[in-house]
Amino acid sequence: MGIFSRLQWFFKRQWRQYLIGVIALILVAICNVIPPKIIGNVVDAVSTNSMTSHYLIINMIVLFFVAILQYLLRFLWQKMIYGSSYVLERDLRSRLFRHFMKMDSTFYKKWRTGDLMAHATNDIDAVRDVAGPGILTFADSLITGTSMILAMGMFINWNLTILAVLPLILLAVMADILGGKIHVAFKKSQAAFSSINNKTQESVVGIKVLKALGQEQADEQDFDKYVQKNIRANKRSYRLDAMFDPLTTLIMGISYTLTIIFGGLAVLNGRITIGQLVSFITYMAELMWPMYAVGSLFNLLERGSASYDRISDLLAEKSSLVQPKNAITTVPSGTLKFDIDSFRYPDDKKIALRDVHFDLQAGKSLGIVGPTGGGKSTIINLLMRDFDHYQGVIKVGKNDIRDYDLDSYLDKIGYVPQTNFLFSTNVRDNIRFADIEASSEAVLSASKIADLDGDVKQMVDGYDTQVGELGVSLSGGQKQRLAIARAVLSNPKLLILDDSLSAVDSKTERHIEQRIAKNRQQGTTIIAASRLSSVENADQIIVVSKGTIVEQGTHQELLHQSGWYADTFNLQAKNAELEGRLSHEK
Ligand SMILES: Nc1ncnc2c1ncn2[C@@H]1O[C@H](COP(=O)(O)OP(=O)(O)OP(=O)(O)O)[C@@H](O)[C@H]1O
Repeated sequence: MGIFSRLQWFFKRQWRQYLIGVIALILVAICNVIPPKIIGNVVDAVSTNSMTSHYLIINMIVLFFVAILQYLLRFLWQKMIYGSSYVLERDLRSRLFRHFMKMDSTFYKKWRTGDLMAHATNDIDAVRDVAGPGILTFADSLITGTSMILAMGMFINWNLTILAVLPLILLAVMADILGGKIHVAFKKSQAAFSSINNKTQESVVGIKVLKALGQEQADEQDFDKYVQKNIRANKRSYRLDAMFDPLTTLIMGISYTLTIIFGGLAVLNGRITIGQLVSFITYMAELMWPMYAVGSLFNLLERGSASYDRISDLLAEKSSLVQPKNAITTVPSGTLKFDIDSFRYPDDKKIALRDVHFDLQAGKSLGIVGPTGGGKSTIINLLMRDFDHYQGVIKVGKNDIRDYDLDSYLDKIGYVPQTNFLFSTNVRDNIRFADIEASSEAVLSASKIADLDGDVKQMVDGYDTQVGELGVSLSGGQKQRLAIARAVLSNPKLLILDDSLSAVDSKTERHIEQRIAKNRQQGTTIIAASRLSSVENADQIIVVSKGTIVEQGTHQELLHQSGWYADTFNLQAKNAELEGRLSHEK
């Protein structure tokens, strides 16, 4: 029952709808009292030989109108109560989705996609059922139960009524004992469902790798283990739940037996008529449904409560990103000052960046290179505000980037990550994703800068070609160039390319970079790359190794320093020359 008070905020908001729904339920319950009474009257009229056709017709007309009224009232409560439960579902879904949108990388490291999907689907459905069928069953069984008991006492006999409902106390005791256990069992069952979701998602996404490594069978066995775990958890919750219904039947059986024995004696003693006994037994039959409903109500409430716990845990997670109260919404194009004394990833002991300091004037370009795992992407992660907790400061213009409104700040950046993400729509909409109103000319121009236009023209449907989920129908190089076209479309103040041309050949890469440079004379560009030829033309290059800057300068200056940059550049140039010669010989 605790779940009702935890959902109070919602019931308060929708109190009118629930009030109308409950009033309709009360009226239905009052209507329910009438038919047994009429049946009893008719039986008494027959047994006392006082039945007339007029009396019978009147009673039948009353029954008919009661049935029509009940139909209308049932429609009303369904609309009010179920309708409200869908409002709760809509609210929770959008709250959760907005929460997902706000959260940072740490949150997504902690929660797996399958978990989040389970929360957004199964758990929300379970909570909705509390606000719909839950409230209905609760109110209906309470109202029907009370009205039937009152009718039995007032119209027939209070002593007999007390005797008949006494065994119901057992049901309340049992509900109390089983309630807590069912709650725990449902939590486990829902956690097991989340694990299955995670497993399925991972296997489906990684299906190519699984097949290539011949791991399908092993993965199937692994999956079966998850299913078994889920079945075990479900079995336990259903076993506990199944203890309810037989108990209800047993208790109702005891009530009937007591009624027949003591009701029969009361008829023999002349304390009630035979018609009243028939009415009494009909009222008891009406009590059956509320009794059974108590069983399913507990199931529903405990499931909903366990799901609400899980959703609340998720909503309670706070993003570590700092969003000041008076966040600055206008982001000027000024010098980028990157002054990081030290940064470590959350929950990681190792320092990822130490003493990384550089300035980048607006309109200039910066190349970030260095050995793998050196810290290139980490610098970009901080610029992208994936993490706000570090020692030092990053400024754009005069302000710390943490003082800007996050959306306004990110809006000024065009970012192409190492692993790009394409949406399952056509090429055009993928390019103009950030600005769906962008004209076809703008899309075409961005596509030309990214050297994608030629490829798209070869496709059957051109810019209307569907790229499939995650862009499966495109080559690696096409995906990268599409991601670049998307980033340059809005001509951002800051363009960041994180090793985003690794899948295209160096000649094409050079073409793309030249076009980007030509089209972005006002904009600032940062290119992180493994291939040093990618940053050759940058105004400034930093070499990052073991989380710190080890060399810094222009291409020519770095070649003269005879360090990692010069060695690697010469090595890569020799390799490129060799590759060029080999492809010539072919
Ligand atoms: N989310 C993370 N949580 C913890 N550690 C991380 C995370 N991302 C990166 N690291 C660690 O930080 C260090 C720097 O990684 P980073 O990705 O910045 O290197 P990189 O120079 O971009 O490498 P590459 O050239 O291979 O892409 C590595 O030791 C890496 O393991």
